[in-house]
Amino acid sequence: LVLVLSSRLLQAVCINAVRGNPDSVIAAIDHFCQNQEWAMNVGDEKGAILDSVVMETSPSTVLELGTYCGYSAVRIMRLLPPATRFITLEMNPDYAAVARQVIQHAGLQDKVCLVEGKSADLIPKMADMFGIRTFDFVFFDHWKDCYLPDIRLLEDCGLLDQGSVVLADNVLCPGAPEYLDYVRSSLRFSSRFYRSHLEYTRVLDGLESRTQTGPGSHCGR
Ligand SMILES: O=C(NC/C=C/[C@H]1OC[C@H](O)[C@@H]1O)c1cc([N+](=O)[O-])cc(O)c1O
Ligand SMILES: [Mg+2]
Repeated sequence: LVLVLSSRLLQAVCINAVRGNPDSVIAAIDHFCQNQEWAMNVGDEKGAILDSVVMETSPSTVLELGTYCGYSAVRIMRLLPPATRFITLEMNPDYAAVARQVIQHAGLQDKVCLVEGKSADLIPKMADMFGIRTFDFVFFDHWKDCYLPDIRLLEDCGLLDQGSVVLADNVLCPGAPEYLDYVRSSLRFSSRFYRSHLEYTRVLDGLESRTQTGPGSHCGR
């Protein structure tokens, strides 16, 4: 049976991870990507930074753009209480199908709402579909040229408010230069760069967090 990479990653989780144990799912994926085949999960090094920002923010509402195989969804939701609202968007149905099984293997299926579709289409529907007014924490890990339009869309929809944290993966590699310029340019936000490496490699990469200091854009006009 010829398997695509995401299916081989899922197979490694089913074989090596303990059902209901999120840490073993994370370890199984990292081991697979370090020793068998590279895949674009945020990985263990940047994952530890993601963990620290999530714990520091202790968000009640979380949005993730770019589920891929569910690795960061498992990382984020293993740290947060069941009452947390977590929504993750994935436009590729094959990745979404793998992610659902990875998240289920971790025992987190009741805490994760995975929605298939394009972020540009779904972000304006967040309030209506989920009754969510603002997101306390947003993780960007989808198409890099969508980072800038999508953070603008989140602001225009009033989904970010004072204290909201937006954390973006891959700001150096593959890179999101226009996004970096934007988040580092405005006085209404404080931004911070976390130097790291591209997952499972020694290539330089990093995460950029942006915290809204002033009131939400919809009422700060
Ligand atoms: O494109 C990347 N991620 C975006 C994934 C994009 C989309 O591919 C199809 C699916 O809809 C998924 O959401 C990426 C690429 C590399 N890379 O080294 O090429 C490393 C990373 O951490 C990445 O997140
Ligand atoms: Mg990434």
